[in-house]
Amino acid sequence: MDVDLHELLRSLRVWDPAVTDLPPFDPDAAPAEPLPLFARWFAEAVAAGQPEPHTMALATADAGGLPDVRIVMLHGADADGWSFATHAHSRKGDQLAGRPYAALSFYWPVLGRQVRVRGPVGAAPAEEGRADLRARSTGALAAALTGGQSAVLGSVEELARASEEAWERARVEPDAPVPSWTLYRLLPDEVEFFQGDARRRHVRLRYRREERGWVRELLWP
Ligand SMILES: Cc1cc2nc3c(=O)[nH]c(=O)nc-3n(C[C@H](O)[C@H](O)[C@H](O)COP(=O)(O)O)c2cc1C
Repeated sequence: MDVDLHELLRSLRVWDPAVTDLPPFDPDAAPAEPLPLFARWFAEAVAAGQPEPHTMALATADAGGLPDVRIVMLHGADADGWSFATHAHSRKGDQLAGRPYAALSFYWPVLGRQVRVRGPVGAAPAEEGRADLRARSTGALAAALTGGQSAVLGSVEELARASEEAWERARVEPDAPVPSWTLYRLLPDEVEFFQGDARRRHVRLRYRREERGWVRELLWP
């Protein structure tokens, strides 16, 4: 089937009232720190039926400063930072080892909201990473045990064999260690909240960490 991509793109809208509720956002009433607002917006995205609100784009840079991005799952957000888990020897793991700095972006279209987070990234203590993996599903353990992430794969059969073994091991050994699986924490020095508006007067509120605490500022959309 041939697709006219440009025509298709022109037919699509963002902030379609049929699927999007654009709540008002009063930045003057926003809390002094970004974490409570993130928690509130996250809970509101869940309540509004946003599919997979806990997935986010994770941007890193390689040794030459060139950008890279992929989706990962948010494992937590608290005073220690926004956390996610992956293999230390994946492409992103290598990039984070070389340049321990990243950006995250969440998009919750049912509410017309975007949240961007930037800051330095560090690995959590290994025991915390293990506990985090133990608390997840058998499938998550099987995926971690399959390993090899970001290396070139010879064939889909090779993956099927490794995955079968990993699922079996995850089933019989729910505490199986996965040495390269690492919990990372991004400690933000900037968090931006974007609330879409039907008249395109989008509200952008940025929190910037300074020595004396968080500074809040509005940004032109
Ligand atoms: C919805 C979704 C969730 C994902 N969650 C994770 C995750 O939490 N950790 C992870 O390592 N990869 C996750 N992935 C796979 C990554 O997007 C990516 O393909 C993989 O981590 C390899 O990235 P890299 O080569 O840049 O290291 C997820 C993919 C999708 C589509």
